[in-house]
Amino acid sequence: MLPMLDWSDAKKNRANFVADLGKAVRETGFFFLSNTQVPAELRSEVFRLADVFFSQTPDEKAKLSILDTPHYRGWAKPGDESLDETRPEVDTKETFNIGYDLAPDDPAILANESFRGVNRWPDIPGFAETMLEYYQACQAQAMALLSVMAEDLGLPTDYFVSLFAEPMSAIRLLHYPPASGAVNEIGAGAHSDYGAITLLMTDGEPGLQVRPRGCDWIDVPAIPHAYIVNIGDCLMRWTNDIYVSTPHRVLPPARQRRSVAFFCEANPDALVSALPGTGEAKYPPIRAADYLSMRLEATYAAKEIP
Ligand SMILES: O=C(O)CCC(=O)C(=O)O
Ligand SMILES: [Fe+2]
Repeated sequence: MLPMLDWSDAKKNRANFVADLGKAVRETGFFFLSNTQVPAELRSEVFRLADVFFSQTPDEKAKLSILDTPHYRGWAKPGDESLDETRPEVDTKETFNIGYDLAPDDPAILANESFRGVNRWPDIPGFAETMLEYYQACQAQAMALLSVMAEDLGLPTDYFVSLFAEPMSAIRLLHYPPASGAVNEIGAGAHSDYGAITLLMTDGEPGLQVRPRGCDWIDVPAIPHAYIVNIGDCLMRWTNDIYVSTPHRVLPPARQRRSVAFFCEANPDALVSALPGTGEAKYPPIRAADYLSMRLEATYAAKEIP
């Protein structure tokens, strides 16, 4: 069972909360978080609109194909992405990605900066507004968690604030069809996340498994209203491996399954180098955008379909 943390303790019982979170991110890299600051109505509206999007025809969805843009925004059909680059299985999931929102004439877009692009929106009433509200709410929750982590690491509480002020964070809506029984089928291949912190909500349908160090795969139960939070590889590197990112995967579900991931990522030009107090650096410094590009390019590289 993954550690269970209650966000209301972050104010009420700060010292214990910092200690419990510090232990969870060092040992498991995954934990449940209940009573978050993300409103329940907003979460249900995100799921409702995701269903509306995914229920469109493939032709309609393909108008927003993620493969048409260099900024990782839009729809990825089953097979476009492979989260486990080492295996022949092709992921059965379809996804829709939304990034940091900028106007088309933003100077960063005009300068062709990496990860700076416009979001691509389906013609569904309320979709863009709701997703952008959800983006802000998750970013704020993730920043609040990063301030707890800063405290845990002996850094100033606001250490990460400027480093995540114009983030590369993304919302990813996911839809898994029911298992077809075919060989070489996986919902989402084994992987660890690429960024700093992931906030995941699921619809309760089983399938997610994690493999903490030294353990076999374990099923992650759905706890109503609790987020599943995990550390990504970039934060693991940044903490000089003090925090751990943990492999996870999604088995083909018995019934269709929906989930929504929010990947909290640093600013493109944030320098990821061993944080003060974490000992001799194990990795050379790298720009957060270069690290993320390297990981995403491998994910979208075409696989030979077996
Ligand atoms: O759908 C899930 O429960 C997990 C998805 C996931 O791990 C990912 O998108 O990185
Ligand atoms: Fe993941």
